[in-house]
Amino acid sequence: MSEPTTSDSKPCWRSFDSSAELDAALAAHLAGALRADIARRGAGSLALSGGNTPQAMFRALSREQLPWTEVALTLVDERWVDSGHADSNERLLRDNLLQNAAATARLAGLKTPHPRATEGEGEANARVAALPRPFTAVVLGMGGDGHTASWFPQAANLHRLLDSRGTDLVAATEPVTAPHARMTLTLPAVLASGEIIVHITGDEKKAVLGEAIARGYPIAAILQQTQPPVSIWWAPQ
Ligand SMILES: O=C(O)[C@H](O)[C@@H](O)[C@H](O)[C@H](O)COP(=O)(O)O
Repeated sequence: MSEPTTSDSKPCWRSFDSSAELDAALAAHLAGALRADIARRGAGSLALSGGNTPQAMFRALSREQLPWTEVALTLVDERWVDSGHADSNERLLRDNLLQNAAATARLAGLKTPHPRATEGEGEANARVAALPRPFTAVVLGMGGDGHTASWFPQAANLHRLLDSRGTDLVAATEPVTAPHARMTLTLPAVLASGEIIVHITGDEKKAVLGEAIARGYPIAAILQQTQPPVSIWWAPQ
């Protein structure tokens, strides 16, 4: 594993030889951060992304021994589908993380019973507002188009999602280039965290990340931050 490089203005890179090594290290890192937060303030919280990349890491994290009853989990974003749907990020979290030692953690999902995501904004905001915050950590994924969370380049309300002075913790959005309306944390909600971790694999995503700031991809909103600390955890596919 190469050593991370850091500077005041650039995120720290953590590069691993394999996804298995990355998953084990990230699970251990998050468990350590949760233990420290629980010792400090009696509670820990994580906002986690869906997608394919984090699933094995979730399974590793589920086996970490810590006071999971003091841990609250939520999602960085959710697709507007029922919680049993194959595309549900809540289902993904329940199947992979809320297992083993982590079965007693509390999950505050972003999907409400409302037919439209826009109608669920109030309830989803209230759920996130009730969590122990700042989050212990936020773990972001990234798509090949440079979207992170559900901040899609073509979304009509992208400016609202990325408004650093906005007061909403979550907002509904139509991704345009991907299925399902979404509920997503906003930029200020993601930034209210002890740290932000970008978890990606493969050379293609590494290249996208390299272009992100120059091309104005939504993930640039994270890469340009210095507070909280941002780290990029990467391994080849
Ligand atoms: O769509 C979601 O639910 C996500 O939260 C999204 O932002 C995801 O992290 C990326 O699309 C990467 O997805 P993959 O890991 O499947 O490439």
